[in-house]
Amino acid sequence: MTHSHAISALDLTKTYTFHQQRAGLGGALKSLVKRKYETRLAVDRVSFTIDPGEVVGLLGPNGAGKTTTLKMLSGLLYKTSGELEVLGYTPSDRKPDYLRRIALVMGQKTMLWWDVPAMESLLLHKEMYGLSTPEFERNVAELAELLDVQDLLNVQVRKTSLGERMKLELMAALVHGPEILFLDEPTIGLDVVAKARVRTFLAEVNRLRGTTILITSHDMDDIEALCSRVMIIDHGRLQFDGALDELVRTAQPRKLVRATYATAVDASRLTGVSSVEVSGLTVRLEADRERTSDVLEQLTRLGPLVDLDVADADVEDIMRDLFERRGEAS
Ligand SMILES: Nc1ncnc2c1ncn2[C@@H]1O[C@H](COP(=O)(O)OP(=O)(O)OP(=O)(O)O)[C@@H](O)[C@H]1O
Repeated sequence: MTHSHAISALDLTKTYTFHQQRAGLGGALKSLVKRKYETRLAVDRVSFTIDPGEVVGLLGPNGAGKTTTLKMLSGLLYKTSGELEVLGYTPSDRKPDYLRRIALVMGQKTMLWWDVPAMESLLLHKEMYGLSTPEFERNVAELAELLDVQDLLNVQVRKTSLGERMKLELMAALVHGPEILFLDEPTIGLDVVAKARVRTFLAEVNRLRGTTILITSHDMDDIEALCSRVMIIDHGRLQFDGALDELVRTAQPRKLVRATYATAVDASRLTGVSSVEVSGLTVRLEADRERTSDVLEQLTRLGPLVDLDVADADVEDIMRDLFERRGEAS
């Protein structure tokens, strides 16, 4: 493997082996005597490379293997098999030099101490990562300004709101200037405004510092705002790796069309369309991507048009379609 990639994974695989507890007290006692082990293939021969400075979205339904992948990349979990190299290191060695160059933020976990101000945690990170005072101060100033948290650094963390805490969390993750940022659901539970702030901040960090970002999110707005490339993982397998708009094109053959007329029209005359819905003077329908121009022509002939709108389906719907179709097929 070459070192020009920030991340390179070849047939990366993780199998969890766990001990199945039997139900009830009797079951618990039996489990002690005769342990029953089960295995679960969480990540299944996944291969990809990510270049420095890329922002990549890791998508998939619940239990697909996204968190497991991020944990292997950040060295929290050993891989079961395959090859994995991040910045030239084997992540699970957890060499201090490696840990200095990466960061992992998990939306539901905190690395801040609750009972003291965030600044205390930042100072701890300064010691842990051996940052010089000028470097630390420069980073703190830059991040605090980008995140607009200057006034929060000396407030006890437990007194901050969820959105404020996520900003402080990102600050703690980035204060040592990592080259790669692993983000697991960074906007989970945040309100719309806080989500947008986090997105803008991440885009800025990528732009200003060239930080490579690998992000999982259930919020498609996060992905659309940040990632030009997405990887889709389902049942541990990598199902798609490419441009977000390519995904939209390949996975979503339909266009959503909405036409509003000045007078009532008879939509039953339309051909080659599906999911036709008429409400008042507005007609909504879906058209095959290749047939869009024909459908638009029919719509203009149908009556006096006031408004016409053609859109791709939401990426979230596309995902749903994709996984439902796969589910039916298997
Ligand atoms: N410690 C563990 N022991 C056993 N099985 C596990 C463990 N952690 C995860 N799994 C299983 O491995 C599979 C992948 O889990 P993972 O958390 O990576 O999925 P995910 O894509 O991050 O899901 P979500 O979107 O729900 O967070 C799931 O079937 C999960 O139940």
